[in-house]
Amino acid sequence: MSDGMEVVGATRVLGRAHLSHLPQRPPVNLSFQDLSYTVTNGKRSKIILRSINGEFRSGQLTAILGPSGAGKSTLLNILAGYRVTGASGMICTNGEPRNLKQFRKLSRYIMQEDLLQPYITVHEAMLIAADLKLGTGISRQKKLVIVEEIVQLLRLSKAKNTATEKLSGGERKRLSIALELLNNPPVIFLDEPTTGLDDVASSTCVSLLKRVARGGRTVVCSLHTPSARLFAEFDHVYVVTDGRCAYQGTSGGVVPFLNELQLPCPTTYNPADFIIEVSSGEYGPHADRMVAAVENGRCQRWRDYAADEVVYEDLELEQLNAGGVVEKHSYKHGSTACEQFLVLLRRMLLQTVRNKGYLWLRVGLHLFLGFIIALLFFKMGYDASKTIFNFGFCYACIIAMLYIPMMPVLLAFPKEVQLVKREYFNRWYGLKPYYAALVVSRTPATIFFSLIYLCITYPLTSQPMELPRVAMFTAICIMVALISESMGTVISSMLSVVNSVFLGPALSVPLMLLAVYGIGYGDVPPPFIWKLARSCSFLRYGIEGLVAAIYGPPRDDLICPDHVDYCEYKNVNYFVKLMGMSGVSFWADFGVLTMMLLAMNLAGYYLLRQRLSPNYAFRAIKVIGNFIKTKMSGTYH
Ligand SMILES: Nc1ncnc2c1ncn2[C@@H]1O[C@H](COP(=O)(O)OP(=O)(O)OP(=O)(O)O)[C@@H](O)[C@H]1O
Repeated sequence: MSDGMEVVGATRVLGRAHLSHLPQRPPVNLSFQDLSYTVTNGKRSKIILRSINGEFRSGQLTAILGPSGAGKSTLLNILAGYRVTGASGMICTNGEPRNLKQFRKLSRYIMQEDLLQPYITVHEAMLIAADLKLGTGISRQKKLVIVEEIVQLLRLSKAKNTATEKLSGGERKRLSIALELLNNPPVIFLDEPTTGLDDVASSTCVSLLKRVARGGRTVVCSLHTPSARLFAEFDHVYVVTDGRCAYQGTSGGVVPFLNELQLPCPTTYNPADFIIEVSSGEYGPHADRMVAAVENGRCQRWRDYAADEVVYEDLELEQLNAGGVVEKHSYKHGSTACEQFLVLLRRMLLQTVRNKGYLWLRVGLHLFLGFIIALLFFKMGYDASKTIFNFGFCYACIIAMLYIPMMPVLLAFPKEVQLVKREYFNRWYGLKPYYAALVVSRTPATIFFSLIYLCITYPLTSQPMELPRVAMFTAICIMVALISESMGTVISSMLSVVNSVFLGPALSVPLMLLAVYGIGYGDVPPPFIWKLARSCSFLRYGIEGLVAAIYGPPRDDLICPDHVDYCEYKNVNYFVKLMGMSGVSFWADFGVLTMMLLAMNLAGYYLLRQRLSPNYAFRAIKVIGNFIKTKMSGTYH
């Protein structure tokens, strides 16, 4: 069938839960037996889940309920594969032991915080996600139809052209769900999707989730205290108390279940509130009886009590269980690494250009700093009585190129990491294309802003106006700026904003000191250890490169003003020798800076990868870090 015909066909089914143009996925039933989870902090360990059992079926909307701290989010995290260490027991998909790697490809996890890419509209966000998830194998026209289907299903049509940061809480939540629906995942986990929404928005959200589930998906969400109306919408309710299952069955089965335990729910009371209150011990120690009555989740007696009839639109479950359809189904990334790189680059550049306030701020900052530095070192470039001050100008340029590009990264990247975490976990793209796009997208802006600064300072401080020298000076400044930006990424890829903003400037101080260590002692080399330490500072190569650019041979003597009797540093070779830089070569410094830029980017990529999926060494470091933190704070977290 041609795309055009499919478009016409699709418009007829708009609004139905069945998303006609999406890749069809076989349904997946999820069950777990004797699931336990223990966290260890130092010598102490805490059991959070205690041998619980349960089954969440395809086509049904499941709610995990329970008092605060009961273990709902933990259960969701483990089932989604977001948390693995410390969990034991059996998790099965369609009756077979779960293959976590495979399961991650077919499930999506919508976390409590609605982290959305800023500066793009709902429609753009959907199209970008479609390009990433569906690839170029599907035509643009068909992607537009798919996006339209989902936008209508989640009632986002009115907000289609609204920027994501201006959406209401409910719209943000619905957009988070819409983005994950794009490649039709068979299993969807949602952590408290109604938190922060009013009654009407919560009810809309839950009925939409029910429609999504009816399309043959397994939808599981954790909830706090749903209203009675909301509670009745759920096909399946799973109550957790103190890490155990206190009820598993339909929402309609809650009252009869409690009646059987001689715990009648008052007629005016919301059954959801009542079962949570009873299980949390507000009416006496009944939790153990409830857990025993449902055999900690093994009992299926209440499963179909007054249940809605669920119609599966896709494959029959018997077919799935018999044929291993789920395993054979292809869940690869929809797009190639190159396509992902291009889409992500487009998204990042769009966001950079749209963030006008920040762009103007950066322009203003570079202009301000440029003029301040230009005034401080005004016309000192050829003045033989001010050669030392001109060296100070080179140092000021290096410091400006260190701090200005690094600080915004330290502030913004930790938040970006949270966003990447969600998108990466939900398999939107690979980390290599992401990181490559990040580096490439940032480079033009960094070069542009460095040029603004240099266009002001270089001529006003009367540096030599010879093209090769101008090019060399500019190249070194840009290299230092790019390395500083990458250093910001390295630091903030593993840390929170507060820690990044502390560590970045703190680490810069030794780098700045090492850059000028030994200067003034002529060609006498510093002790080996200091020479080695100095060679670790990219600022050292930066300053050497700038000196080589403006004072490198052949350069005539500087001009000694008439009112000055004697200019010691009139001869630049003598000055360069005194600075201990007589042997420096621009190309050697530029080469080292290039290597350092590469190394810094590789380090940033490696650390980000470890942040998103840590290897054993990094997990061990995290455990040790937590242990030290616990010991230092003297409390148990
Ligand atoms: N890494 C951890 N270290 C120590 N305790 C933890 C850790 N993770 C979870 N817990 C504890 O496990 C219990 C269950 O946490 P969880 O977040 O699953 O509860 P919840 O039912 O989702 O609660 P809420 O409804 O308040 O979000 C809580 O008491 C929490 O303090």
